[in-house]
Amino acid sequence: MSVTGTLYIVSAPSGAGKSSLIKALLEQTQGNALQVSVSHTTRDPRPGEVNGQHYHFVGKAEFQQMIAQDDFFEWAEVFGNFYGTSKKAIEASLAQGIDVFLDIDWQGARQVKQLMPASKGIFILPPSREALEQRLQNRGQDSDDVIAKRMAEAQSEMSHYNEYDFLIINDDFEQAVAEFGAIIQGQRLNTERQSALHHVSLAQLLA
Ligand SMILES: Nc1ncnc2c1ncn2[C@@H]1O[C@H](COP(=O)(O)OP(=O)(O)OP(=O)(O)O)[C@@H](O)[C@H]1O
Ligand SMILES: Nc1nc2c(ncn2[C@@H]2O[C@H](COP(=O)(O)O)[C@@H](O)[C@H]2O)c(=O)[nH]1
Repeated sequence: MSVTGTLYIVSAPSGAGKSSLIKALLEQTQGNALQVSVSHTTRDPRPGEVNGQHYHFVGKAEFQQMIAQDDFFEWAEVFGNFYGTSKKAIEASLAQGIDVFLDIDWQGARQVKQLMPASKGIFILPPSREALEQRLQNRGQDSDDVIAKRMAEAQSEMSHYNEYDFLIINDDFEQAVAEFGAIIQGQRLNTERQSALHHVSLAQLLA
C-alpha cells in the first residue's frame, strides 16, 4: 500500500474564517507536510492578493480552455465567478505524502468526494449570521454589493454542512485552530496505524 497525503476539503460560508484557520494551522505546524492548494479564479484580485500565491488569476477564456483540456480536478461557479482546482495543484504533493487543503465551496466538495472518497471534509460555521456579516465588513476587502451577495448565499452554503466529516464552529479563533489541528493530528495517526496494520496480519496482532 503506497502512502499518499490526505486531501482535506475545507468549506464554509464566505467570511466564516476558513482561509484564516488554514493559514494559522500552516504557521503553527510550520507547513510540516501540509500545503494549501492554489486555485484558479476569474474573479478580480483583492488589494494585497498576489497572483500565484493566493490564486492564479485568469480570464474567462483561459478558464474555459482549461475546462476543455480537462485540466481541473474540480471547478464551480461561485458568486458569479469561476473557481477551480487544477490537477497539477494537488497530484504531485499527494503522491509525495503531503497533505493538501482545498479551500473550496460545497459544489466542488461534492465533486472531490466522488473522485476521491478517502478525502476528508471539514465544514466551518460562524457563531451567528450577525458575526458572519461583521467579519465580511471588518475584512474590508469587498464592496457592499459583494457582501450582500455573499450573505444572501450564506444560508444555502451552510445547508450542506452535513455532507462533511467534521464540523468546527469558529467562534473563539484559538479554540477553532486547536480543534482544526486535532482533526489533522487524529487523521494522521489513523493513517499511520492503518498503514502499519496493513503489514501485520490480524493473527500476529492478536497473538
Ligand atoms: N474567530 C474569529 N473571530 C473574529 N474574526 C475572525 C475569526 N476568524 C476569522 N476572522 C476574520 O474574519 C474575516 C474573514 O475571514 P477569512 O477571510 O478567513 O474567511 P473565509 O471563510 O476564508 O472567506 P472567503 O470564503 O470569502 O474567502 C477576516 O477578517 C478574519 O480575520
Ligand atoms: N469549487 C471551488 N470553490 C472555490 C475554489 N477556490 C475558492 N473557492 C470558493 O469560492 C468562494 C469565494 O472565494 P473568495 O476567495 O472569492 O472569497 C469561497 O467559498 C471559496 O471556498 C475552487 O478552486 N473551487
